Amino acid sequence: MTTLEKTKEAPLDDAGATTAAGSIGKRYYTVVFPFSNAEGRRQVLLGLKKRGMGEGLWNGFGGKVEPQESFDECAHRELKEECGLEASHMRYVGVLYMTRKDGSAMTIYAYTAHGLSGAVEESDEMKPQWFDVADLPYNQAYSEARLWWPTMLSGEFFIARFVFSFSAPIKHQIERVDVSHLPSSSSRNLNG
Ligand SMILES: Nc1ncnc2c1[nH]c(=O)n2[C@H]1C[C@H](O)[C@@H](COP(=O)(O)OP(=O)(O)OP(=O)(O)O)O1
Repeated sequence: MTTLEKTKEAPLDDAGATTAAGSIGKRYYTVVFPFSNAEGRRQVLLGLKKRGMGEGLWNGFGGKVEPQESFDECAHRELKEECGLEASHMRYVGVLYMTRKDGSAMTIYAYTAHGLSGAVEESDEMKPQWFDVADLPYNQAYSEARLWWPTMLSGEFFIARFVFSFSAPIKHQIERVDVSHLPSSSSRNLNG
């Protein structure tokens, strides 16, 4: 069973995107959100980007997938590089297809990280800080974050599609996908 959420009536594919999952990405990224339940508080670690794309914004930890690297390997590497943590369980929770009217596109694979070890450390790219999940800094994050982070936090697998005009999402669609029938760890809700 799938649930569709749409903000606009027009289909996404009229701006150059396609409705076929997996076919529009040209640049591949991961983004990882580490979770903690210490002292009964459900918290997520975000990083304040210190340089480059997204400077001054809070986000999960991630970056470009390197040649010869799997998406999972990229997620683990970026987590360690950007905040010093390692995760015994990295859960793939969704995929974001982002297109711009100029034809450029990026695909982001989203993960939540659990079973954390190591010490949280500031890196040259990110300043990490724990936030309660009910109090996330949407006002200082990518403008599309408020559209998909709640679905990521819910633990349901999702496929998100965005069409941007400059940095603003002008259309979006978030499809929640029930993967509970799959015989893998991806069917377990480990958020929190
Ligand atoms: N809207 C948007 N544009 C660009 N990047 C993102 C978004 N929303 C996002 O969530 N993200 C994510 C995707 C990645 O996790 C980062 C961007 O990665 P970046 O820091 O550019 O990649 P690196 O490989 O770490 O870059 P270098 O600094 O090493 O060149 O934001």
